[in-house]
Amino acid sequence: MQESDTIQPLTWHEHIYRGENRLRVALVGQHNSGKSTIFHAVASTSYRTGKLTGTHKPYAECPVQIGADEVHLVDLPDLQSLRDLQGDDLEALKYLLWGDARPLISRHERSEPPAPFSRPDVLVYVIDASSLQQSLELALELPELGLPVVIALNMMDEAHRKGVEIDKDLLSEKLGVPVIPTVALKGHGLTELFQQILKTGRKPVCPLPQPASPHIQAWAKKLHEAIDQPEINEAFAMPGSMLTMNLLEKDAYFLSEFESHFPETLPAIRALHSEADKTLPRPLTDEVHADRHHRSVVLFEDVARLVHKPKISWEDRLDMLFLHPSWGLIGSLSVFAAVLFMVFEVSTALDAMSAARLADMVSGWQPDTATGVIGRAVVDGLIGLIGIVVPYMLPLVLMLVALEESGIMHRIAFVVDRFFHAIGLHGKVAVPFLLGLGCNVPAIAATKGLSSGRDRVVSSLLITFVPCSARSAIVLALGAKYLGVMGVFLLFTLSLLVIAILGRLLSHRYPEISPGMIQEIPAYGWPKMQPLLSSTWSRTRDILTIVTPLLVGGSVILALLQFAGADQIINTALAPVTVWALGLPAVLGVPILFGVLRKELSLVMIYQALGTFEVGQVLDSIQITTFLVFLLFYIPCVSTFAVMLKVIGRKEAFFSIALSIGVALIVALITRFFLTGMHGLT
Ligand SMILES: Nc1nc2c(ncn2[C@@H]2O[C@H](COP(=O)(O)OP(=O)(O)OP(=O)(O)O)[C@@H](O)[C@H]2O)c(=O)[nH]1
Ligand SMILES: [Mg+2]
Repeated sequence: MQESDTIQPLTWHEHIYRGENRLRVALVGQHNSGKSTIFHAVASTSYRTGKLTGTHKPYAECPVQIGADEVHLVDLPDLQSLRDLQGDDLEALKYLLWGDARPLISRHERSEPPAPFSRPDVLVYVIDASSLQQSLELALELPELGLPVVIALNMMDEAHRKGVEIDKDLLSEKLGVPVIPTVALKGHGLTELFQQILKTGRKPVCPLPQPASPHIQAWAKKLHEAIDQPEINEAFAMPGSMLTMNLLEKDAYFLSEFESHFPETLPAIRALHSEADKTLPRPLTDEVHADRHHRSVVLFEDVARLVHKPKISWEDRLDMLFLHPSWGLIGSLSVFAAVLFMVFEVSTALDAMSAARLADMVSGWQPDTATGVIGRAVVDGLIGLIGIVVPYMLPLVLMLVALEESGIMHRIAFVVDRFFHAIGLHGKVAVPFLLGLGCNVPAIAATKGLSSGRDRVVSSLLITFVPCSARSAIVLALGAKYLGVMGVFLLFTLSLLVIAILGRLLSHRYPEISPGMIQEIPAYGWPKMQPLLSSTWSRTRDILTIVTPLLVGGSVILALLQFAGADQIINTALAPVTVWALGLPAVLGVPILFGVLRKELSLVMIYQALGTFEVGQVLDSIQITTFLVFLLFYIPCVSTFAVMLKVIGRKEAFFSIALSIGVALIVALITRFFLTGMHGLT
């Protein structure tokens, strides 16, 4: 995600909703209209659930960040109507009316208020656009609650498929509320929806209740006059027009409360009911129902029309691939395959043409003076740099930027969001994780685009466990030869497992839950050359300045150590790890240490240290597995460390080193003892 996408222009004279000041927004609507889908599309990784007092159906609640503002979003159980409700539905209505307070008429019911939080500031009425007609009756009723309403005209894709065309502007004008079309399942329209919610919250205007037909209005007016008394208004603490309509429709709950609290007024109401029943062509309740139904049908006919053969655009077709709840995974997997192809075909070829060729050219230079050794080490460091930048960083960052510019990346992030939620992260980290398969350096750099500091740290820490192409190369070279396809597969599965477990553990270390976010789904577009190149350059430029000195410096130090004959010392110093813990020959100490420069160096050095290309003659399969497991997880290379210093700071970068060494040791030890145990059994 580009920074420009997350930063909203701020106007400071406007009220900012944050912390305790958050706007409370409730999602209401009929069963299966998409309330929970909207909620989960923007929810944070962890949200609160509970039950409204005396109900069985759960609500969910969490803060959501919208630019500089935050709202408290509440996903409520379904609500079919405001009239004649019973059981859970009635309790939901009580929450909408009274929030965390009990008015006089409801004090006797239970000690706890309807909900532990206040009544909403803004109502979002989620409508299934593909069956608009059924939703319009409630749309006519909702304004009676006296709350600002925004309509989310959801399932527009379904409506389109069924050939239902809706004039949303006319609908908005007729109902007096803003109407935003959405496809919650694909994240379309959610940004606009939440911007509108904020706008409505800032200038709250409650829509006027839709007037009933004149013959009903006349009775409503009479009834209103009978009950319009200050003590009644105070006791019910609800808009007078709603109480009037509820009593007119003989709503059981409100009538019974009226009976127990204002028995002296009840006879007047009853008299009015029977008079109306006699005068009107049908009983009053039926007449009011029929009138509302009629008005909703007229409204539907005004705003909607059926078209035959709806046109499906190529964007819709692409969205089926990228945003469909199950097909969408195929789209993401194909991008995953493209990244792998990039790494194993393009990057390897580029590497062979650039860094590998340069390394070949200098391989004959074997200096025997300290200055020569330093010179050679500097050259090695620079070649290492070219080996990271040319084959991996530039193509991968270029690909990342192209994915962002085309709008594909936002879709992948949207689809895989719920998987990442399981390890406490947001879907936006998906693409950095993918890039990590090529090289951890651009992957960690890409986490800079995440707006939450906590997510940046946690995903950077986890990305170091994604096997980059250098590590995969060693696993493939040694594993495929000595452990077989199954062995290699298990090693990669182990990486996935370690990342998942660590993700959960790290959630405890960084318990702060970042608020939910709206994932913007921009329109598709061809990436343009100029922004593509400049964006790629601006992302690689500052990494270069920080990676270069560390890579060259590290290379010089290690070369000097080797020149001074410190190999022996290094091997002895590392013996507790190599020999005691991992059960490997001491000579593997140097390759392990040098691996921090660039992991593929390890492979060459393993051959040198063991004195043979036939590793299987020196190490048994348990040793090879243990060694590979250790190599997979231990310290990220020095370039990764450098980029971490820049992205997550020194403290976390050092923590990452400690974490990777710790994890590598623990997992390698477990592997070793597990395999030895298995071996003993057979
Ligand atoms: N095609 C399509 N399906 C959607 C859309 N939004 C939600 N759905 C699907 O509609 C179904 C119901 O969605 P939910 O979000 O569970 O509906 P709800 O309003 O929370 O339902 P209740 O909690 O039972 O009231 C799910 O299968 C969603 O995947 C949409 O925009 N388009
Ligand atoms: Mg739901």
